[in-house]
Amino acid sequence: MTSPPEFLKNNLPTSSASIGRPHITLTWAQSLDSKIAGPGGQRVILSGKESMLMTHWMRSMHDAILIGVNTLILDDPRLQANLLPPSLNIPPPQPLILDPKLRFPVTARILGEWNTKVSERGRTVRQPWIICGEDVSLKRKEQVEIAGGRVIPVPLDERGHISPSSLPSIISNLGLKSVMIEGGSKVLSTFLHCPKRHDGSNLVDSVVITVAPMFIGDGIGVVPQGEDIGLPKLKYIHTEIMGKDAVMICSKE
Ligand SMILES: NC(=O)C1=CN([C@@H]2O[C@H](COP(=O)(O)OP(=O)(O)OC[C@H]3O[C@@H](n4cnc5c(N)ncnc54)[C@H](O)[C@@H]3O)[C@@H](O)[C@H]2O)C=CC1
Ligand SMILES: Nc1nc(O)c(N)c(N[C@@H]2O[C@H](COP(=O)(O)O)[C@@H](O)[C@H]2O)n1
Repeated sequence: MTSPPEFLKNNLPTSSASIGRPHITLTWAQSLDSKIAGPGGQRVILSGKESMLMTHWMRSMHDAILIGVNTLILDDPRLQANLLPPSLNIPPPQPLILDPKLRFPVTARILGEWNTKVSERGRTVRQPWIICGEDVSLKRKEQVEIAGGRVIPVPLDERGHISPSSLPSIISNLGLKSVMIEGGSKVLSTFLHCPKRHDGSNLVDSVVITVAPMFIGDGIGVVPQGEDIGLPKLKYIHTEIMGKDAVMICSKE
């Protein structure tokens, strides 16, 4: 088996030097029946330890890791690269939360760790940055900032979303060169469906899918019900077996 960093370096173009814009990787772990979580959004451990380690390597190879606010609320994730050996001193990615209405709970673990693990700041813990709509109230913005989050207001699209096409400039303006988008299903769906850029290139550079040999049944699909029409064709790049899981890398055609 190729080592996770080798596998990623060989198949993922995460260096922005050549294209002059941020690299965007879309990734998720799914069951054989295309579910990413259980009923009501209950978190399910799909990845085995080998593919989970690969995911943490992938996190460390991107400047930022992005999730939707529902994932933050439902999973209360840490979004670090803490499975990598600490001796490597690899800085963790910058967590970004897409949160148009600023629903971010100030009790989130990611914020608690930022506030309490002061000695680990920059090494394993980063301040959560929350991207919200420009129309959120000053009071709510202050609440989140006082609790320790950085709030970044941006214009919203007609659906009240942070438009996928606006992400590259948001990312660049924040000084970030690559972003790994981890979900959940609503966010994955909008980025899978997003149109090409003006220059004909794809907004999403790579798609990395971990497939676990299990069924979930009732649960949250990779894309929400009704949004499975018009999904893009993917160009196959490579598959690697990691423990019990298959990890496939594709790009959009
Ligand atoms: N197995 C896996 O790899 C992963 C599973 N999950 C699961 O996904 C579930 C949550 O997924 P969802 O409920 O679909 O929520 P989500 O995490 O996709 O968040 C959706 C929210 O993000 C905001 N948003 C801002 N800009 C958006 C845009 N451009 N497109 C879409 N949403 C935008 C909106 O407020 C929207 O309601 C959880 O159950 C979690 O466990 C989440 C990540 C990875
Ligand atoms: N790669 C992967 N495999 C799974 O089995 C998962 N459930 C997920 N979920 C994603 O990872 C986040 C949790 O991260 P932490 O371990 O807390 O750092 C979760 O919020 C999903 O984005 N991913």
